[in-house]
Amino acid sequence: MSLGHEVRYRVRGGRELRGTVFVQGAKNAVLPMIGASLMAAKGRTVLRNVPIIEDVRRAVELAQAIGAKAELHEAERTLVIDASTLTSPVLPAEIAARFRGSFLFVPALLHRLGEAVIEGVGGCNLGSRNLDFHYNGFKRMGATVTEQVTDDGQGSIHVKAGHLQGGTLYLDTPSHTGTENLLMAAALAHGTTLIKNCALEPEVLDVITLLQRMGARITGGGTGFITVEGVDRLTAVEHTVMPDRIDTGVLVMAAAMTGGEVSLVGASLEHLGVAGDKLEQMGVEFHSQGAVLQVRRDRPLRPINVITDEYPGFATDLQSPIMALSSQAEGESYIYERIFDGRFKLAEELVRMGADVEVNGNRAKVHGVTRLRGTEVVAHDLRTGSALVLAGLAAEGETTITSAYYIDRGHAHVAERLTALGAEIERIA
Ligand SMILES: CC(=O)N[C@H]1[C@@H](OP(=O)(O)OP(=O)(O)OC[C@H]2O[C@@H](n3ccc(=O)[nH]c3=O)[C@H](O)[C@@H]2O)O[C@H](CO)[C@@H](O)[C@@H]1O
Ligand SMILES: C=C(OP(=O)(O)O)C(=O)O
Repeated sequence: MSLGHEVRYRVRGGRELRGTVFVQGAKNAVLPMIGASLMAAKGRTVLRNVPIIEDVRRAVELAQAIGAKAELHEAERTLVIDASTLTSPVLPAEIAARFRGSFLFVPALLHRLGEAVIEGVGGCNLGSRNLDFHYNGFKRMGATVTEQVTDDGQGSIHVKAGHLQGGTLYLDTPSHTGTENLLMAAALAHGTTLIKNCALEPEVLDVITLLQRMGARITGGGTGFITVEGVDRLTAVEHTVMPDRIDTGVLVMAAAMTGGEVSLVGASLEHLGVAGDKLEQMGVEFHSQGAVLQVRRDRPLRPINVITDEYPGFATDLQSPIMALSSQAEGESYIYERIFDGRFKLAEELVRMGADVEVNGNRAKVHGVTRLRGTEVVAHDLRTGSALVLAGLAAEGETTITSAYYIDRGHAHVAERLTALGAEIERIA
């Protein structure tokens, strides 16, 4: 299968963005929801407002690879999953290693087939991305976790459990997918589970809502302590995926980058957490009208001080985009990345475009305003990619971003949506 590395985005900068744009459904909510839907032994789950992104396509392929019937109706943004036919516990590397959400299939495999063989877990390369909190939680519930080396020298992880047993679990830090995996493991376990130091992200709450609709008994969502009373079975239901707050943030910054006025349909300012406040400090004006968020920037951008943190702190997934935006602010901006130890690869690409960015460990200083010039740049991961699109919107001339695949992993219809706002951007194969 082609990785799609040859596909690029080409942006010609200098156009103000104006008009209306639709925010997609949340990547980081739909992926655990696909994992959750595999726990229903009967019936068909219907997920609506599904973002048409590469990670969802991979998740559908992975669900099919383990025996589920999964149909993605792209025009309707609807995914229908019948998991009654699960047959294989193996998450094959060629699909599983291409996205992070593959690991969210483990609880369903443990409950349905008694084991999961993980041949690979992907996701953005952001430095260390450990899974020890997940493994420790599964072990505390009675699972065994063993590492195996296959004949061809590749490693795989084997998680096995007769029937998971509820207990007291904790996360060393409030891991997003860690919370979701332990919740799903606890939902069908025997007895009661208490999970301490849970993630508070809105996507986690949306996943809890879906699980509750399926019949799970969960209390304490949105606090650091979640209690789950195990039930015997979960039912297939219908659910509409929440809007993507990172897609929202990137679109807000697109308007801010070029100076312009954009209405975001389906966006929630509240879900942006501190990122919304930081953007306001920079000079972005927000006006919420129900589920439509109007955004305007008609004054010079002010520099900013950002510290990434768990929700409601500044989302690490918006760190690269705000680095690009701060290159257009008048003065020095400071960025402190606290969640990942290798998330500053954007800096060298921005510098190639003319930005002035100094990186020192997990801190960066951006000196603005700099005049950005279009050139050929590399998307090292999903959000480096979206940040380079933002930089391209403000740059003189043409910016070519390779590979489009990373951007398409997490943002739907990028060229179409930005073109509708007046940008000059195309996806070239
Ligand atoms: C599919 C998905 O939802 N991805 C999101 C999820 O990733 P993901 O769930 O992988 O991120 P985590 O919240 O788990 O990771 C945060 C930090 O905790 C560390 N850690 C995590 C788990 C573990 O077992 N051991 C450990 O040490 C990681 O190395 C990292 O430094 O949350 C991140 C932080 O908001 C986002 O950037 C990703 O977009
Ligand atoms: C880091 C990200 O995603 P993932 O965890 O899927 O790699 C992201 O969405 O920016």
